Amino acid sequence: MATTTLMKPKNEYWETQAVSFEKETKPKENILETKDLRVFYGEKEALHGVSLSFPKNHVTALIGPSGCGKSTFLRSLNRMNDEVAGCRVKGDILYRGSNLNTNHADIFMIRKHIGMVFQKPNPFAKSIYENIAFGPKHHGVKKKVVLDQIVEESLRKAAIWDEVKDRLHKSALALSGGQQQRLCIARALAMEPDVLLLDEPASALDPVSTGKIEELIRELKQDYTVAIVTHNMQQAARISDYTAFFYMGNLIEVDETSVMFTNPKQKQTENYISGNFG
Ligand SMILES: Nc1ncnc2c1ncn2[C@@H]1O[C@H](COP(=O)(O)OP(=O)(O)OP(=O)(O)O)[C@@H](O)[C@H]1O
Repeated sequence: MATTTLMKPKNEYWETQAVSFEKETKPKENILETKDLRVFYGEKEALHGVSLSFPKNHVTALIGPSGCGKSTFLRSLNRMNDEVAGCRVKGDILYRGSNLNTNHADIFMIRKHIGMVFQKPNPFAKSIYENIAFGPKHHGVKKKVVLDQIVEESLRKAAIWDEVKDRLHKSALALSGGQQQRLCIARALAMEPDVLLLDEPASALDPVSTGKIEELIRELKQDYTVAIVTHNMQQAARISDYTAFFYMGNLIEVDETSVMFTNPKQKQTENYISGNFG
């Protein structure tokens, strides 16, 4: 069977990490794509066959009412649902043309390429430095000079370097909630992902911290492809290029964000975005 190299090393940090995945198809511009994705919790089908593409270097927002399946869908994209007892995922998850939803896919590498940040900031009870260096160390990066570089670059990209550069060896738990969340984004960036999955990353934060996260997301898309779950439609409108509306486990509509919020095609979408839902 034809295979393709999942990961093209971007620099010397990862030169030993290339792995092969079964080749299914070769999307031209969509770095990540699902086809007929179905997710079950026990016997209950929570997602009913979702096909959605994530264009490279764009932000795609996933919106919809509580319980519609946004987080379930997002967690499927880097196989995080494997950690949920009783959860099964059917269908294809194509990352750079390779199907991740197979028994032989390397979960460790998937999560390196497709990083995730959760709603509640969850730094490790370690120093700021160790939070960032932890992942690269586990992937075999040993030299201190290289780890120092990764730590600085990641914190700079996450727009928190200036705030923490003088206390890198102090506990991450002493940071504010907004700083902790940017630290968690830096921790994901330290793995040099292609894709960032953000599950309501600002919902636990104050407006100033939320503004910083939104600004950061707009900058990150220059280098990464971003999928973000948000309850906040203004936020989706501010930061995303595409918006996908979910309802009761179905993807109802996806379009450019400017179109979705001004001229949605489906009545359900219109009702949701105009607040006349239920
Ligand atoms: N671990 C689980 N076990 C069983 N059912 C679950 C589990 N997680 C989610 N579900 C169910 O799957 C459906 C989709 O839930 P999900 O959390 O993905 O929705 P959501 O759109 O992200 O909701 P919210 O916006 O409230 O976070 C819901 O009916 C939910 O009850």
